[in-house]
Amino acid sequence: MTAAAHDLMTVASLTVDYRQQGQWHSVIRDLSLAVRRGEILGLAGESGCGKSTLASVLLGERRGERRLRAGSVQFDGIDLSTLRARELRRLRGVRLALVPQNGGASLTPTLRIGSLFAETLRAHRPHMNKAELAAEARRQLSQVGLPDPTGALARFPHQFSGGQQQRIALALALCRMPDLLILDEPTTGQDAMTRRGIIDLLIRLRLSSRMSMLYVSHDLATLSEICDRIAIMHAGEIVEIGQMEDVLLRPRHPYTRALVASIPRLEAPPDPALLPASRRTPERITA
Ligand SMILES: Nc1ncnc2c1ncn2[C@@H]1O[C@H](COP(=O)(O)OP(=O)(O)OP(=O)(O)O)[C@@H](O)[C@H]1O
Ligand code: NI
Repeated sequence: MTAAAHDLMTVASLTVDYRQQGQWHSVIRDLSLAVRRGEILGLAGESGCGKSTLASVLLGERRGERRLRAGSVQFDGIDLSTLRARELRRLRGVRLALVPQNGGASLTPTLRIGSLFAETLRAHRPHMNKAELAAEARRQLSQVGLPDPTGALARFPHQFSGGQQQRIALALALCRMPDLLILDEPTTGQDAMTRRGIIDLLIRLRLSSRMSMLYVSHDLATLSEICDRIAIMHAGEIVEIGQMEDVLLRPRHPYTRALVASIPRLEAPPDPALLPASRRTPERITA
């Protein structure tokens, strides 16, 4: 297969600047990357290295304070910069979806959850009547572990916690069944059991639908559970990319080595000298 047949999204030599106080600063520099069809690609890197900026640019979002200084972003052979706003909206509504880092903020505050789903689902399941739309919305909400999905449909976004809003945003993105789903820190702020549920759901979806995903996180432990390949980003550049196991076992770049070394190893017993006195095993006193 040619590269184009393998790759759903291709980023070539991308440089992105933000304007601050009248000056342009590059936050992404000469970055190249491809998301292959059917894979989950992880994107890891420290806070501020440019992950969310890249996610937003991949979605074709245009902002006044930002410019693409060089390079290109292609989705399935289409250069996003050549699309009109309406064509981009259509692509985003159907084939390309993002669950933003602050997912709650992406939910229209004046619409009840039921209306948000009806609006999204109507474009994809035009034959569904009202009752069927509500049933599908409930199914999607329970998939992401939201309690009381029926009651949830009548509520507004602000009546949910941040973590719940994030899961509603995820459910809305999933019901479109996009070809490429970009997830920006989808499990940050979720408790351990909910996090597990979301990861299992994404793994199942990938197996059943061949949906491609770009999973952005600074948590290497989570990425190692779900990703086929991983890209390590540092100061606006990709410093390493490869199969998950290869990068974890044989990190080549010094930054990747430091990142891998920082994964907590639960199986290793903690050094007793480092534990607070209350958790140290008391010395056995023999009479
Ligand atoms: N609207 C903006 N205007 C100016 N600079 C910005 C803007 N948005 C982001 N930046 C800068 O761009 C850089 C990358 O930010 P970005 O949000 O992409 O990082 P990130 O890797 O997603 O971080 P985190 O892990 O904390 O979410 C940061 O230095 C940030 O200060
Ligand atoms: Ni971010």
